[in-house]
Amino acid sequence: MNGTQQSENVAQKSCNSKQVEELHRLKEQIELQEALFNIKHKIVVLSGKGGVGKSSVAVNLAVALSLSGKKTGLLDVDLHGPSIPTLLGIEGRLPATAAARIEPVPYSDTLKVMSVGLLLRDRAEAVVWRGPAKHGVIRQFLAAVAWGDLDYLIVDCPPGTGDEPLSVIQLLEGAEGAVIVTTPQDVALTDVRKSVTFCRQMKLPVIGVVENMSGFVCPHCGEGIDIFKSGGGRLMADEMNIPFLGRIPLDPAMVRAGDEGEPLVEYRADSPTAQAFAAMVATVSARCDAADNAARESGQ
Ligand SMILES: Nc1ncnc2c1ncn2[C@@H]1O[C@H](COP(=O)(O)OP(=O)(O)OP(=O)(O)O)[C@@H](O)[C@H]1O
Repeated sequence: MNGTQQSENVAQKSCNSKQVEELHRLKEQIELQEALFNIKHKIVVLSGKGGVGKSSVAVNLAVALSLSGKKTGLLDVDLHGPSIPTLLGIEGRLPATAAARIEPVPYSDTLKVMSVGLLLRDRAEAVVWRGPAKHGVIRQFLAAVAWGDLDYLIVDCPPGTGDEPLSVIQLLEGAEGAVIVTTPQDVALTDVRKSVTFCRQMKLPVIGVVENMSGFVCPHCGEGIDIFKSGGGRLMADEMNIPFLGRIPLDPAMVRAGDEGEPLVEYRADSPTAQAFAAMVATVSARCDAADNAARESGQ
């Protein structure tokens, strides 16, 4: 074989491998689109800072929607610190697998859950993955989990604007938008501005911002105390021209509810904190209903 034939062969092989790669990419894209086709509204829950109560908001949002009869899925992509199984009291419930599909764990008839925490044998096990591996796992959580028909898929991301939220937003094409959770301190508000900018860069609409741990009512004297200040979330929302979804008070019952796996909106539905959640959920679902109506009117 002469030099020209050799280089033609090399070119042919690299062309074939590029085509194979492209076919593989297309196949993955089609699988993902098929898997997500029957999910009406996909909502991503984000926060700029850790520990602001993002997972608690995601859980109470998902449970409230499911209690209103909506078929709901809750996906925890906090791969390094999955807390959804604990907050729902479903730790140790292994997802079933059938025909290369993973069944999400049912919390109730209307709420299905998937989290890396449900796949770890030992709760103390550390997950050590870099960006590309995380992207692959999140893709599997969306494409290989048998979510079925859902009205809502709520996705709880780790704090910040790193690999996981980036992958989720890239993979969830056409998502309804993001609910951003903050607390009233200036440090949290500075970080939440970054989350809003991140959503704008990723062209993900912001459904609104929730100010969590906002004010505390003393159970003994009934006096309101703004431990972490309050009102900064609304000011920030106004300044950045995004909807404000409401204030959730700092409530010791939230900590107990989380530790005991008994979501407040279900187990203490009459409490002022659960009522504050209910108001937030009503605003989120009204927005999704409006999107449904608009789609119906435009014949989509
Ligand atoms: N409104 C509230 N009042 C009192 N405690 C709360 C409130 N919201 C959340 N918490 C508590 O704060 C702790 C952290 O909450 P959570 O895990 O939801 O935060 P997160 O922002 O998701 O954290 P991470 O950064 O680890 O993902 C939990 O113990 C939870 O019960």
